[in-house]
Parts: sequence; C-alpha cells; structure tokens
Amino acid sequence: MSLPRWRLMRWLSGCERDLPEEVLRQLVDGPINWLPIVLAGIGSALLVTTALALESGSAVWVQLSLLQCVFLVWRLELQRRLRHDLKTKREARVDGIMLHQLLWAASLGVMAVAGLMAGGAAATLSIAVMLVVASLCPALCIGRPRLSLTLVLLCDLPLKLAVPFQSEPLYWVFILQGPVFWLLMDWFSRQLSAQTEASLLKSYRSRLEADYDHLTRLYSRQGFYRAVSLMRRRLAGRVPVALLYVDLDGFKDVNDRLGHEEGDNLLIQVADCFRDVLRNEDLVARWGGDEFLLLLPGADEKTPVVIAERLLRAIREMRQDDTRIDASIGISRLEDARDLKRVELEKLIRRADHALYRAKNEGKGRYHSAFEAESDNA
Ligand SMILES: Nc1nc2c(ncn2[C@@H]2O[C@H](COP(=O)(O)OP(=O)(O)OP(=O)(O)O)[C@@H](O)[C@H]2O)c(=O)[nH]1
Repeated sequence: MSLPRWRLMRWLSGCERDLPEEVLRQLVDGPINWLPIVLAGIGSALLVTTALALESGSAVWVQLSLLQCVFLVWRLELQRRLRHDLKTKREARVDGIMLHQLLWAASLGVMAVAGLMAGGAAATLSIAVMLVVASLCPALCIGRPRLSLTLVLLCDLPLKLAVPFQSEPLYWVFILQGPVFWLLMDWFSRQLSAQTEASLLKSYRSRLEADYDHLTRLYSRQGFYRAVSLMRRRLAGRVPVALLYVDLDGFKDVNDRLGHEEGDNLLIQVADCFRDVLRNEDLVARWGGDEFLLLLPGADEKTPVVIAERLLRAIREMRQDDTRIDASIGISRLEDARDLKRVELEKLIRRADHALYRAKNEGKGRYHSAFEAESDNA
C-alpha cells in the first residue's frame, strides 16, 4: 500500500514523522484496512439498521439501512480496485479507503443519534454498535493516533451533542463521560502506536544491518538476493541483464605491506569507484573479502564490456605508493531479467565466476565474458 497523497490523509496518517518510508507504509497498511474486519463492522451496522427498519417501518431506519448498503458496496468496489492496482502497478492508493473510513464512522454517529431519539431497543443496539467500533479504533488504527482519535470523535461526538436535548437527568453522565472516553482512547492509541513504531523500527534497522556490508555499505549477500528479487518483481517487460564478478588482484599484498586498515580503506575506495562508474539502478554487492558482484539491468551485449574496461582503468588509478592493485572480472548475461529467480541467479553468478577464473588464469588484470568463446584482454 502506498502512502496517502491527499494532505488531510497524510496528516491523519502522520506521514511527516521522521520514520523510514518502509515503516510508514507498514503503519498505513494496518488492520483497519483488512476487509474481514471492515465487513464485520459494516455487517453489524447493516443488521441493526435493517432489523429496526423492519420492526418500526420508520423511514429514518430504512434510509440508514440503505446508507450502510452503500458503504458496503463502495468498500467492495475499493477492494476490487485495490487488488487490480496491486496486480498491475504493484502499488495501491489508500486515500479512497481512508475517506470511506471517515464517512462510515460519521454514519455510525448519526445511527447512534437516531437510536437515542427512538429510545428502547433501538437506542441500546445502535449505541452498542457505535461504542464497540469507537473502542476498537486505537487497535485498528495502530500507528496512526490522529486517525484513531478522528474516527472516535466522528463515531461518538454526534451522540454526545444530542444528549443535552434529552429530558433524562442522566445526560450529565453522558456529557462527562465523553471527554474522559476520548482522552482515554487517545492515550491508548498513542501507547499502542509508540510500541508498534519502536518494534517496526527495530526490525527495519536489523534488516538494514543484515542487508548491507558494514565496511563498504554495499549490499551483503542477503541484501543482494533481496534487492534482485525486488527488482525482478518490478519489471514490467523483458529486460536483459549483465553480471560482473569482480575480484581484486594482489589485495593480500596490500594487507601484508600496508596493514589491514589500509586494506579496509582500499575496499571502501573500490566501493566508491563502483558507485561513480555505475548507474543508480545497478545493484552492487560485496560478495566476499575482495570480491564484488555488479548486476546491470538493461545492459546490452556491449555495455558490460565497456563497464568492465572503465572499472579496470579506475581501479588501476587507485594504486597508492608502489603498491600495485588491479582487478579481474568475469561477465555473464541473461536475456530476460524476469527469469532471475534464485536458482537462475545462482547459475548466472556461477557462470560469471567461471569467467573470472579464466581471466585470473590468463594473467589477471583483465575481463572475460562467459558468453564469448574468446578471452578479452583489457
Ligand atoms: N583489509 C581487509 N582484508 C580482507 C577483508 N576481508 C578479506 N580480506 C583479505 O583479503 C585477501 C583476499 O585473498 P585473495 O583474494 O587470495 O588475495 P589476492 O592477493 O587478491 O589474490 P588474487 O585474487 O589471486 O590476486 C585475504 O588476505 C583476506 O585476509 C577485509 O574486510 N579487510
């Protein structure tokens, strides 16, 4: 589910909070959007209003019952569009669903007022349904306390405003209970939200930690597999892809001569060099000590060779003092990146690894393409 775009919905969802977008998206995609819960709520209101319409024959209850039917059909249509958008665009907007939630909550407020005016069983049933929904708002809107309080107020405020017009002396209880109920619901919602936010942030950070190499901030193996899978699922059509398996030559010598710290600095420089040479959509991972994988989506047959030459030049320019550093590169290609499921990706990596082995055997400081019979010397 994507973040809301309308200003009001963004404010109600707290989108200005200093949280990663991934965490905000998880909070926006909370239980209040889950269809079975929504159907249970609308179903209860529909049942009560229909039963009261049949029993009393009153036009008010008939209209309120029809209104619930409209909310049911509207929500089912939103669900159909949501599924369609998720399938075709991999994204679905939440604004329409939020508008539905706000208006439905207001309809429960109106239903409770109608019940209060009618008295007897109508009051008991309609106020009970409204109060159950209002009490569930903090849990349903977990992570979105503003939305929760707004829904509580839309459900409950009309009833509280109607109470003073009743002749019962008990109305003071209603008037005093209102603010206490709203404040408690708001407090409950903020507590739940703070806990949820903290645990989502924690799992987000630990995943980030596992997905990136701590030294170079390139992808780790796990992060690379995850990023490739995400890329593959976002592809709309056929796109070729190239993989470059880069292994530094003589890196052990750098460590031995200049020390491990200088070796680390050199690895960081190599990572920066990849970032300079490659495009944003290319995926780069540190595969092992001085080994790197570079995945280039959209690369035609010539591109990986051009990139390999550029990389070899840039890495050679990094040589410091009399310490020689160079690299060997193995290249493999696949015609359709949509085929890059885990097994295919591993095959592609193996092919690039074999090509790298050839480049090393042929004297290092060069690239070799797995899709070409002849070795290419840079
Ligand atoms: N500084 C540093 N060194 C590392 C790190 N991880 C692995 N290494 C070292 O990197 C070296 C990699 O070994 P090799 O690939 O055999 O070394 P090489 O000299 O590049 O050998 P060739 O690839 O055959 O040219 C080993 O000496 C590891 O100890 C690291 O995070 N930092």
